[in-house]
Amino acid sequence: MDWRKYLRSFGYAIEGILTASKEQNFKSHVVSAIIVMLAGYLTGLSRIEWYIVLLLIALMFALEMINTAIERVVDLASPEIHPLAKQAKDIAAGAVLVFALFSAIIGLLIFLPKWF
Ligand SMILES: Nc1ncnc2c1ncn2[C@@H]1O[C@H](COP(=O)(O)OP(=O)(O)OP(=O)(O)O)[C@@H](O)[C@H]1O
Repeated sequence: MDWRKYLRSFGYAIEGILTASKEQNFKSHVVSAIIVMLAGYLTGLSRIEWYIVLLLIALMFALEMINTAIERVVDLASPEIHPLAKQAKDIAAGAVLVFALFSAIIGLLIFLPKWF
């Protein structure tokens, strides 16, 4: 096993996270994640509820980063206006929206019964 190669790949992945973290959407997700975790702490979630909340937060960040990567590739491949470039970016953004909506629903199903 080539540990130096793995370490280098790990460094590139960290670089990718740092690059994505400069995006406005990423920053909004950081703020949302902090608010949700604070609410979870104050509400007193069960162990399994924490697993679900943390999984949703991690998936949201991962999906947002994949969306950013797709935007970059589209900009590289098609800097000019093209209907397929539009579709690719809109579909990627739609994927994030679908996940965000379902995460919000799951979040409400976890939190609302504890509040009311
Ligand atoms: N090359 C293109 N051809 C056609 N439509 C495009 C193209 N680039 C962007 N668009 C349209 O403009 C929208 C916004 O694109 P943009 O690249 O600004 O994405 P964004 O979501 O604002 O991301 P960010 O501002 O984080 O880069 C896209 O969803 C798409 O509908």
